[in-house]
This record gives sequence, C-alpha cells and structure tokens, in this order.
Amino acid sequence: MKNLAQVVTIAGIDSSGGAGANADLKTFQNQMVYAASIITGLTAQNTYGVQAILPTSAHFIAEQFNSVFDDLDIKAAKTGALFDLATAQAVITGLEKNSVKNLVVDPVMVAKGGAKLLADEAINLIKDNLFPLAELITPNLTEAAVLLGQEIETDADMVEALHLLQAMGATNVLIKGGHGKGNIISDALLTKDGQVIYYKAPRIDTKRTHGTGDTLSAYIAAGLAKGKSLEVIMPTAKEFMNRAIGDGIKIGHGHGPLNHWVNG
Ligand SMILES: Nc1ncnc2c1ncn2[C@@H]1O[C@H](COP(=O)(O)OP(=O)(O)OP(=O)(O)O)[C@@H](O)[C@H]1O
Ligand SMILES: Cc1ncc(COP(=O)(O)O)c(N)n1
Repeated sequence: MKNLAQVVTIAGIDSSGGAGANADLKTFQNQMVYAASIITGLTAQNTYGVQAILPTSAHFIAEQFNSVFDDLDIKAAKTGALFDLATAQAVITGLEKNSVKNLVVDPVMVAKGGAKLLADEAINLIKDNLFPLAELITPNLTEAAVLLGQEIETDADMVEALHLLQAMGATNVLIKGGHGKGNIISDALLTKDGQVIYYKAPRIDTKRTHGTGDTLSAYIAAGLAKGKSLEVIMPTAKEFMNRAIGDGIKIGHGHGPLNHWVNG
C-alpha cells in the first residue's frame, strides 16, 4: 500500500477553478500528496473577477476541522481566503485545537479582479492570532504593505518589512514580488535564522496569472508535508511556478489560470 503525505487546504472555492482551494488541490495532486479541504467559503468567480461570495459559517468550519482531524494524519496545512471575522476566528480555533504543524498562511486580501476576500475588521485578528501559528506567511507586496501600514519600494524597505512581519510571530516570512514593477520579479524569504534569501526570475509577459499565490503556497505546504526544509523547497517551487505560468493553457477571457500539469 502506498503511504502518501497528507495535507489540508483551508481556503475558498473558485467556481471557475483557477484560484483558491481549486488551485491548491491541483498543485497537491501534481506534488503527489493526498489533499483534504476545509472550505472557508464559496465564490461565484471567473477569469474576469469575483461576482459573489458566500462565507462558510463558523459552526460548519468547526465541523469540517473535526471530520478531517478526527481521521486523517495531516502533516501540513495552508490557509487562503478567510473572508470575514467569524470565519477567520473559526479557522484559528480549529488550527489551535488540533495543534496544526507546518502551517503556511497565505494572507489573501484582494483577488486579481479587485474583489475583497478579507474583511478589514479581520486583519488585526490574523496578525495577532493566525501569524503566530504559521511556519511561513506568504504576503504579496500589496498585502505586506497593508499589514504593516507602510509602502515597500526599495530593497531596504523589503528587508525591514520582512523583519517587522516576522516580529508578528511567524517563523519564516516570504514576500512575493509578482505585484512589483520591472522585468525581474524578486521574492524574498526571511528564515528563522535571520537569513534573507532572494529568488529572482524574469517576469513572464502574460495575463494568465489567476491563482499564482495559491499555487505557490500549496507547493510549499506539500514540500513541508514531505519533510523538506524551506531552503530546499523554494528553488524548485520557483521553477514550478515559471513552468506553470509560462506553459499557458487557454481558459477564459480574463486573467486565465495556470497549467498545473507541468512537471513538478
Ligand atoms: N508574470 C510572472 N512571471 C513569473 N513569475 C510570476 C509572475 N507573476 C507572479 N509570479 C510568481 O508567482 C508567485 C506568486 O506571486 P504573486 O506576487 O503573484 O502572488 P499573489 O499576488 O499572492 O498571487 P495571487 O494574485 O494569485 O493571490 C511568486 O513566486 C511570483 O514571483
Ligand atoms: C477563492 C479564492 N481564493 C483566492 C483567490 C486569490 O487569487 P487571485 O489573486 O489570483 O485572484 C481568489 N481569487 N479566489
């Protein structure tokens, strides 16, 4: 019998299949880990944007946590869109109750099309109570700026932001540079030992970037579930992202999804 590492995504459904839990599950399948899902909400969404949102009730979040953790042997988890205060609080309670290890927190705030995926009133809760549970947090540049209340423009700003975010309690911090300017995208990791590692890649000229952040954080969670370190996971994660973005698939008419069939 095959023994697969088991992971859970705690995220929202994208009806068009490109982002959120849908992207996570495809990435987990690519990475040969067994994937469970705790669904934080439903979105009526396509490659143009988000048309409607239905957050999951706090009670039903708790039921899903019980069902998954009473049975499966979860080695890593990731969170995506948490939508509102009650949902976010229920997720934090579930993570604490089950002492979830190897947690990757993607602090999703706004979808590519501009829709809000996290209520403003939930931001402090996430900083104070979710980040301290995380092995890694993965804000993009915009999210990092909102979390800190300051802009990130220079390399020095980036290093300062990494340290300020780590001080909120996450073990490691990755700021993703996809929303930056220029032809080279620079992601920056601050490790638990205080080392700053940059991952630079040419910007692929495409609008098919729906679900990039979800895919990256799921890839990292899969690696952690297999017992790998972040330093080992990150270079292969970036190669995977380049292939999944670069080898595009023709779906939808707006910001299309990635190709999750590329080699892992
Ligand atoms: N056009 C691109 N070319 C190459 N790599 C990219 C491109 N866009 C994003 N990436 C990479 O994809 C990963 C996700 O970064 P990004 O900044 O897009 O996250 P995100 O904004 O959270 O994603 P999302 O908008 O899906 O939530 C990073 O490793 C980033 O470098
Ligand atoms: C349910 C859900 N979760 C996350 C995202 C973020 O992805 P993106 O920023 O690429 O739209 C999304 N659009 N929908």
